[in-house]
Amino acid sequence: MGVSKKHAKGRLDKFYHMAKEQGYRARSAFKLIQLNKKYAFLEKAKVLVDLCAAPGGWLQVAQKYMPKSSLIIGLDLAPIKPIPGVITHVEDITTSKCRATLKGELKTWKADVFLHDGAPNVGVSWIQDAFTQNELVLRSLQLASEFMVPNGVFVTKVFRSKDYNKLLWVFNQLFESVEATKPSSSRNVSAEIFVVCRGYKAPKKIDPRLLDPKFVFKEIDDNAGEEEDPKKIKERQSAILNDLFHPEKRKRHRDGYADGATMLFTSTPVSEFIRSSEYITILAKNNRLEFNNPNNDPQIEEDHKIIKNSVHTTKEVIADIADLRNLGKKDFKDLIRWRETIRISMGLDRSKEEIRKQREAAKEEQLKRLEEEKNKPETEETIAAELARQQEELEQQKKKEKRKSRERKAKQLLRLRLGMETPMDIGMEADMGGIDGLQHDDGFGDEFAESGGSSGLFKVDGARRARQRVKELGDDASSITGSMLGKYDPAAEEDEDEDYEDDDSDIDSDDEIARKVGALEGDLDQMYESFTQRRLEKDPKARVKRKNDGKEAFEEWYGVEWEKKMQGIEDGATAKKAVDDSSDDESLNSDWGDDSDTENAQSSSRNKKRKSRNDEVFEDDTIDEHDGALSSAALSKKAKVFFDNPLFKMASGSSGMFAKEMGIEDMDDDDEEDIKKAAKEAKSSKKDKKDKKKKAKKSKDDVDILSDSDDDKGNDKKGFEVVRASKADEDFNQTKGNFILDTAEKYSLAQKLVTKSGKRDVIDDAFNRRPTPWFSQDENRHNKINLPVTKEAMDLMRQKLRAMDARPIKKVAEAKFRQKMRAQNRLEKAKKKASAIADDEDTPELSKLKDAAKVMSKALKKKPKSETKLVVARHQNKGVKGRPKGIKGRYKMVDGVMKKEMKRQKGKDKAAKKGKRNK
Ligand SMILES: C[S@@+](CC[C@H](N)C(=O)[O-])C[C@H]1O[C@@H](n2cnc3c(N)ncnc32)[C@H](O)[C@@H]1O
Repeated sequence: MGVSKKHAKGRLDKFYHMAKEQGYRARSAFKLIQLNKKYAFLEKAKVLVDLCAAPGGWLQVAQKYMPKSSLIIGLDLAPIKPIPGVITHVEDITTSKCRATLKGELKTWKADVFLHDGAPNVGVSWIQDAFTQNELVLRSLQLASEFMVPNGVFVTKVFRSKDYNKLLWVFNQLFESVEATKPSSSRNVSAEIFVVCRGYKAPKKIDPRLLDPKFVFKEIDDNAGEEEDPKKIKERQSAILNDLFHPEKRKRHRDGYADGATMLFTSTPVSEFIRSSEYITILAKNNRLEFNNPNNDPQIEEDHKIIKNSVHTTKEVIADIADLRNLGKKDFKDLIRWRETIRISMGLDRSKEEIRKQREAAKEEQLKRLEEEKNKPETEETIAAELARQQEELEQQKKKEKRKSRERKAKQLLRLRLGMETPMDIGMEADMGGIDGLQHDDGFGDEFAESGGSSGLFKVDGARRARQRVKELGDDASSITGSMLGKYDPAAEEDEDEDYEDDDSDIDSDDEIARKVGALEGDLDQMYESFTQRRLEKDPKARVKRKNDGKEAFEEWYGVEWEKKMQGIEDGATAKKAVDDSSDDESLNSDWGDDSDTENAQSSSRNKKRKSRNDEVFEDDTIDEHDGALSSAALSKKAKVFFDNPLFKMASGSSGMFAKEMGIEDMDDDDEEDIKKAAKEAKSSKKDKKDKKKKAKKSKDDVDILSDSDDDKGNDKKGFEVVRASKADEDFNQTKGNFILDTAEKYSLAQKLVTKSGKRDVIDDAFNRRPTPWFSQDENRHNKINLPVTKEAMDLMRQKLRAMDARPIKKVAEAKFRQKMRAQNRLEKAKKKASAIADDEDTPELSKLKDAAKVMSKALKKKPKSETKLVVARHQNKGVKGRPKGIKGRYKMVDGVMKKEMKRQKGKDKAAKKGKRNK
């Protein structure tokens, strides 16, 4: 089957060794042995046909267990090495040529047993891939039904999938008894199962539809027009996508393959891809799109003409649709764009120009109407109509906003779930300033958040809004769960369609089209990212590399010493933080790292957990108020470590204070007084929350948390409402005593923080500005330095390698040396003997010479190799490991067949030699 040893997982198992020991060509031989043990069909059979028989394991078993002089025929696409007493042919079992060959071999006979262990040769050739496993089963059944005796036995391998039951149904029509079984030699991870059909009914006429894959798999599939359960469709579609984006998981479908999702060749007409709203699924599910028209549908014919003749259908597009499995993300995007353009040219969608014209016409009409209405005398009716119209407009506006916010939420939730974003990141992104969001959880409190500084280091508005948003998302989670996968969820899609219908005008706008394409691209990005993330998580090398990268990056920033200190700080963090952290990590890992079969079942419970976790994280405002530390749940780990730095606690109090500590006064005493005053005011204001909130709202636009900008001075001091500033003061006072600029890092960081631009740089550097993961991956893969290599250097290296190749390997050299030594020893001994003969005075000279020459020639002669004894693995030698009893010298374990073959070969060699001599 062309599977390399290196990649054949678990190939070297018990059955592999047993097969080797017993001289079977494939471990699969034991599957037939075990099946035969259970059903005993081989001993009684006289004629057997094995379809898809290469390399011949089953044929060997059949030859061994069937009575002598039985007729055994093996057919396969691949040639089968000869087996005594077995006829083999290279044939494709799906062709009529194969049928003719079989007929020619059987003549008037019919087979007692038909075996089929076929599996499509994945990736060998498209034509071979074209027949799915279950189609192969039907083809073999077709041959069996023609060439099998009544009451015959048909044994076949089947992959459990949705077609499995349909196949069983067909078997039951033709056989008395149908039993499915999985021999222990069949790996558990494999979805294969063996069906033993006994008692062939041999009907006089078989309805051809019963053996027609198109009919069997389609007709029953459609359940006579009954609609399939949408849940099932959804499951199947997610399985397909899963398979597309998780090739590493494909082998784990223990309960059977999702149909069409595995290894087999599938194609769809291009027209369907263009017209269908499930075009993403089509891209995911198929190996290629074709300009074929299996049912000669005139509509498809017409579509294909238009598509082929379109200028947009470039060579690249043709190449892309011919091999979808090899496309990258960009190619998929290009295909989606191509689809959009083709749809417009086919009049299925409207072009931008058309939409613009239509909108302009509508506007003009509206203006006209307004003009007319203006000129009309105002009556009560006209006023009422105008009011109604305005009301309607308002409602439409609301709907539009609602829909947009829903989409935004869904996108964010999706990003959250993919682990691409921590809840904090939403705040960061939403409000540009990443740190803006952090301070809210850093003990500055709600009041301050309410006041919402417009700019500066510790703007809190982002965090508040982010939290609010995620809270909303959490509330809506249940409704969004489905819509997140809406593209693959027909039910959800319907809902969405309804929404779109509501506000037709919006959909038709340019923005809407851009939004649709953008959303698709976004989804593709996300799918790709989650795919690469999972692949990285699976790849142990990448994991180690990532770990090291992370560490390196950290050390680059803070130095190793700093890391140790941070570790200490982290260790001392509150238990609550630890719990939050671990739960966050867990969510990331478990969400995307778990590839168990129960994944689907677990995912829903995980979603629930996640939702409740999100709620917990963002509803509990008070979590970190006590210790003033950043909320670990809300921060990414890196950011957490960064902001846990005591320097930042200082800075969060006031950069001015920090400067003071450094001896660089940047804030005058009055300012400090003002802050204290404001802090007192804020404390007292805590008593009356309502009042305070009102104040906060009033000063919302004026407040800047730190007086680090010149604008602050001119601002209304009330605008500070700096309740948390006083808390920051306290924090500062608490940390002040402990704070020493004792490392170069702290010192340089402190220096940076006293200038505006330096501070901005620190903040900027805290963001993760890495390009997208796929970009860096591509960079790493392709951006390699090309060192100059001269031709001379290459030639030199080649020569060196050749010289090295020419040298004998160590073992051979050693063996040769040993041989030489032995020959030398023999010669020495012979010389001694010869000299002893020469010294003998009693012997005449001539005999002495003769004897000495004899001794010398004997020494120079090569010793004949001791012959290898062949030991047949039979009787007491069966299954023996190591040297069998009573065997000395060189030996080789063989089975009876091999021994006979070798003897025959020897005979042939001898005869050939003789023939040569006689000539
Ligand atoms: C699992 S192997 C069979 C192993 C065999 N039973 C043995 O014990 O050695 C599956 C075989 O199916 C063959 N095959 C796949 N499609 C075929 C086709 N259309 N016609 C003939 N053989 C096919 C492959 O060439 C492959 O050798």
